[in-house]
Amino acid sequence: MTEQQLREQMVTMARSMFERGYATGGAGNLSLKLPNGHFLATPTGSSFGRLVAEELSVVDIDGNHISGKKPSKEAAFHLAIYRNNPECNAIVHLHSTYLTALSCLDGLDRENAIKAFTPYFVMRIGELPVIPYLRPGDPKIAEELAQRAGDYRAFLLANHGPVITGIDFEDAVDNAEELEETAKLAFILKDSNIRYLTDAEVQDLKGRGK
Ligand SMILES: O=C(O)[C@@H](O)C(=O)COP(=O)(O)O
Ligand SMILES: [Zn+2]
Repeated sequence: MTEQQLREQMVTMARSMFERGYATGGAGNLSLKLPNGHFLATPTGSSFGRLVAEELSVVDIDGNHISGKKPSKEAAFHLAIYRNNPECNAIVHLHSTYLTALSCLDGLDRENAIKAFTPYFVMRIGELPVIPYLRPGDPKIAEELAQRAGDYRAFLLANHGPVITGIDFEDAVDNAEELEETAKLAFILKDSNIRYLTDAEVQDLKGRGK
């Protein structure tokens, strides 16, 4: 895809996420890798419902602002993931309702906040490690994510929300939607006797891809 097509894809899919309630107000941020090696990111403070293709921010891998509006205050953590995971070409950060609710629970398993109970969660995400609470924009979020970026497709920032990666922007958005729905199911099922997938069932799924 050309840079212009990628800009339009980000605007269109962000608006769709906004209209379906995955993002509200100015919360969340998005990025993707451009063909020239720079990164397209949402401007700080922008609403997913009102992005403008020409105004999107462009940064280089070192975080230098190349063009467009001032980039997201989380651009550094997006770049830390790209630096440490060559398969990642797009990132979605949301404050979506169920994942953010999950991120506020005490006593989460730091290695994996959602124990698998459906195949598609395993196929698209696998595990969801928890990053200890840091204030939004804290450069230490980038350090924490850099250490785990090569091993996981998504992360849960404690008391904040999810960070989801993809091989392209569509993939990252699909992964984000799947993860949010899985968190919703986890809350719906919280008082039920869940049959979790066995370790053997999880391993079998991991070998098969999406
Ligand atoms: O939670 C925050 O403040 C940020 O992580 C966020 O979601 C929005 O920040 P900007 O991307 O700078 O608008
Ligand atoms: Zn945030």
